[in-house]
Amino acid sequence: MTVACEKKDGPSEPNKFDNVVIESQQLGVWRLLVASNKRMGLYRYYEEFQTSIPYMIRLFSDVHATAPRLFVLFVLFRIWGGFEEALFMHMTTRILRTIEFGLTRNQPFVREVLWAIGLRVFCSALIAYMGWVSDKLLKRLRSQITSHFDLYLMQARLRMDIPASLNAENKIEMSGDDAWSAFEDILEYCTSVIELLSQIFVIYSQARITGGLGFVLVCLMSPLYYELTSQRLWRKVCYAYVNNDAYLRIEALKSLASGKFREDILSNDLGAWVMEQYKVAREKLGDTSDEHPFTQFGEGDGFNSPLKRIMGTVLSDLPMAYCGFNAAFSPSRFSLASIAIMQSLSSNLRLSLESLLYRGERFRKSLDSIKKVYSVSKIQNKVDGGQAHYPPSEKTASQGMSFELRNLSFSYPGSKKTTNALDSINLKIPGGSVVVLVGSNGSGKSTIVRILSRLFAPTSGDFLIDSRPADDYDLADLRRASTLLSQDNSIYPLSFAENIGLGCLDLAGDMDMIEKAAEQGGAAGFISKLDTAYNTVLDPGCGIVSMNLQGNADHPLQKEVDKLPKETKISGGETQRLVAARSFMRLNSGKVKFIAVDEPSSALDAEGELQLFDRLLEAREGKTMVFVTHRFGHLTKYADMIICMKDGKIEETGSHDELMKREGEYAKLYNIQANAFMEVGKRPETC
Ligand SMILES: Nc1ncnc2c1ncn2[C@@H]1O[C@H](COP(=O)(O)OP(=O)(O)OP(=O)(O)O)[C@@H](O)[C@H]1O
Repeated sequence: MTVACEKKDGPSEPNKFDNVVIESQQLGVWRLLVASNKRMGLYRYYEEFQTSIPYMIRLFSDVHATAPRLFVLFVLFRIWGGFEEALFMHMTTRILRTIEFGLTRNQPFVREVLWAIGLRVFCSALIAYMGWVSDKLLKRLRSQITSHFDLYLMQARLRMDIPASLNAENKIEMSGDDAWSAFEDILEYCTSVIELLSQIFVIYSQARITGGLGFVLVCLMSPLYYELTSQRLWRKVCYAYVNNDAYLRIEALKSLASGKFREDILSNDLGAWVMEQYKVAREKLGDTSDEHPFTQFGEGDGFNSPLKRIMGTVLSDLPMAYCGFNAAFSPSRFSLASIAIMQSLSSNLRLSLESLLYRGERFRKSLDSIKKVYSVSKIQNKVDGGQAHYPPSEKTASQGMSFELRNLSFSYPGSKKTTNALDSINLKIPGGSVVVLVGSNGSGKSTIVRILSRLFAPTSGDFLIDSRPADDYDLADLRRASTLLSQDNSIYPLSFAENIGLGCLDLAGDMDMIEKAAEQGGAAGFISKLDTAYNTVLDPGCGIVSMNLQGNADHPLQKEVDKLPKETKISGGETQRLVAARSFMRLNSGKVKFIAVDEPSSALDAEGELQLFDRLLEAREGKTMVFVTHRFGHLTKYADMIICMKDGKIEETGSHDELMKREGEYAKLYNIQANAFMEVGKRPETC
């Protein structure tokens, strides 16, 4: 069955999948779906190639700029590689002809044969040596090129802001290896072209008197026929799934007899029932094959008919038949050696053509991956930064960052919700104030914090920092002047010392500052109990790979493996303490003017949470603080302003007393928490 690929509505932009058709077939218990490209006209190939030329030039000049000498040598070796097969063919032919010459004259010809064999052996040795050098060059060039492109892609990832990264189209899935593979595939394709042309030249020169161009064409027919008619699964995008109910039931019943279900089945005495059901399902399945679908499809088989196979095999005998006919009609032009030579040349040529066609496919894919690699530099960020420095020179050390949100709305890029995450927010946060954001789940608290931290830009409305549009400020300056401590912060795969030190790059190596920050974050206690203390890396990621070691627990090599650094486990609360220590490191730098604290204490014990908030509040001098929390009882005492959110809007603002008097949303949330600690029966009624 064949179905055309779905097309989107709207103006038809050229889409690389326009050309795709999906074919499906049943293979035993499997349903296999294969996507194939409709055969493209030569002009489409040419067009595709033409649009890729600038990218290829860029790739080659980048590789050249990264390692100029290695690049030139590597390219020269690849060009040489293209002639190797033709050279071999020539040498082999020479030996056969020399032997034939001697045999027909019936004279000793040791010298000539030795000379021909010597030349051939020398060529083999030379080619082997060149191959060895080429492999060495390849390893060195590969490591330089992959690291160059890994760095390039890493820069692109780090440059991308959060909203841009939410766009699925901006997902960077490539690595430096892809760029290297593209470069290698292009070169290999060129090598294959040289290889084929040089072999055609050798065949043509050998076959001038015994068939010439006709023989070359006959040699090419079989591989061309295979290429045009066969379906090779490994080149295609495909997937298969089991759609046979009997087989699915058999698998389910088999799983009941093992693993996690066994205990249940035994205790409920269901063994006999499982066996009986299994037999029924097995009978239903009959002899339907459950072999792997890709094996069933088979190389060059699948959608093809047996006739095509027979044709392909017969065509591969054509060169032999061609020689035979020619010899029959004009025996003087042929000899046994010529026929043997032609047969061997034809199979070599066939292999080369097959390799060219295979590499052609990879060549096309590599053009696509180069385009992808280079297009990452075109990804547009959504949060713009300006030129103005922050903090402005007139701002004193004791002034925190102030904010103003005017009729500000925001919805997340790609969000399926019909309502905004923030809707028409009007809010002024004076510099140096302590603000507590409360509200039910999904009311928009974290989103406000993300806007204030410039992780996202508003969809509409105005956002001012220190009375100036936020876009005016240099983004790096704003990031240095603010810190966000949230439950989403994670521990980097680095040492604990670095994890804390990176809160302030300028002081990252200062152990006294790191220990102080660990103390403030409440992490010093558990770090000191680890034998590697601040040098601990949670997961050293040794990436152990082994062979035949599994299940050999007493093997001496296993003992060596046991000596390697192991993963350290810490609790959720300890993770939050470490992350908090990083924020204190940042606060201690003296440059921070705004702290956003978004539920960083969900896993902390009550004492740990109290300590964290107290220490943060101790550092409030010269900073604006915005806390998002569901457990706000302790914080509201210190809050200059409490903002209560509901459904993306500000429901009410004020001090604790004001809001309690209003008996609105805030009072309701507060009373729910307060009541939890009162004896049943003494609880006041909540609104
Ligand atoms: N990355 C995102 N992409 C799309 N929608 C999001 C994203 N993050 C949050 N939202 C949606 O935006 C709205 C506000 O979410 P936000 O995280 O700001 O709420 P919150 O008040 O902090 O909630 P909670 O108390 O559960 O942390 C919610 O409806 C949420 O589903």
